[in-house]
Amino acid sequence: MGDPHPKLEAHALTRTFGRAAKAVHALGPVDLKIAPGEFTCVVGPSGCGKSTLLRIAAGILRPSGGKLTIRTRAQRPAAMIFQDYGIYDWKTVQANVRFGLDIQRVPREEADARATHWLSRMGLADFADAYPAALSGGMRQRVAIARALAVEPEILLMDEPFAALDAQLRTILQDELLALTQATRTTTLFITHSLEEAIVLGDRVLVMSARPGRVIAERRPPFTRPRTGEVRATGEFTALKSELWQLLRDEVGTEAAA
Ligand SMILES: Nc1ncnc2c1ncn2[C@@H]1O[C@H](COP(=O)(O)OP(=O)(O)OP(=O)(O)O)[C@@H](O)[C@H]1O
Repeated sequence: MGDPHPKLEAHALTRTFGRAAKAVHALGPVDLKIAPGEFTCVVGPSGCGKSTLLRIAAGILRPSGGKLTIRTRAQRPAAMIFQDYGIYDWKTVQANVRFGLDIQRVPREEADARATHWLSRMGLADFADAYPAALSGGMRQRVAIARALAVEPEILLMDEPFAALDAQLRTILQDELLALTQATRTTTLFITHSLEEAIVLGDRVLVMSARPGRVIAERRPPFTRPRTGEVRATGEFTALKSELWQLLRDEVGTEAAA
């Protein structure tokens, strides 16, 4: 039997920035449970608190109220991937991928072996000694993904990881991430502006309201796993996309009117 406990659980989570008259109520209250191995996508209007939620999950930001708990078994932390890749320009590709393992004090030889494994899995074996400046945007994002997965995180937190990429590359990386996460069954919280991305990748798509962001709807894309990017061509995909867009459009409208 699988682990019955949620991997990530948020209860009455809120976050406010600033004080008194200038306070911005950015998030919540949010209640959320993510099961082990589940891929959860979050969509919502701009500024509704999606990144705030992720930063709280990553432990970078404290909540103002409520609680967010991540249940991890070992010293395997949550790994985070950002839109701007978050890789270091002064380290080689290999050293970037090894970075999280170095922090965990994984012995050098093992760390190098794991970095090499993930680089080759992401099609970057030939670029191990290169510096990020020599790479395209898509390759830099692959480095960030390799670095995150090399630590074998129990939870993967992704904040619009493909937003800076062109449409074709974005589709390719979506399909790669889909195959990878289906193979590893890593519990993932994934934030995106793209409904397509959310439907292709997610076991669940959560729709957030305009700020302060709350979860106002939840849909489960009706595709069995393992699935491939071919689901994009189905009628169910199109129907769910327009349903989600309808929900989101109402919220974007609320925001614009406010
Ligand atoms: N450090 C901060 N100080 C003050 N306000 C902040 C801070 N971080 C976020 N905010 C505000 O909180 C709200 C939510 O921001 P957040 O970045 O979480 O939204 P988002 O949904 O991720 O936005 P987007 O989709 O545009 O990336 C916004 O109004 C933002 O201006």
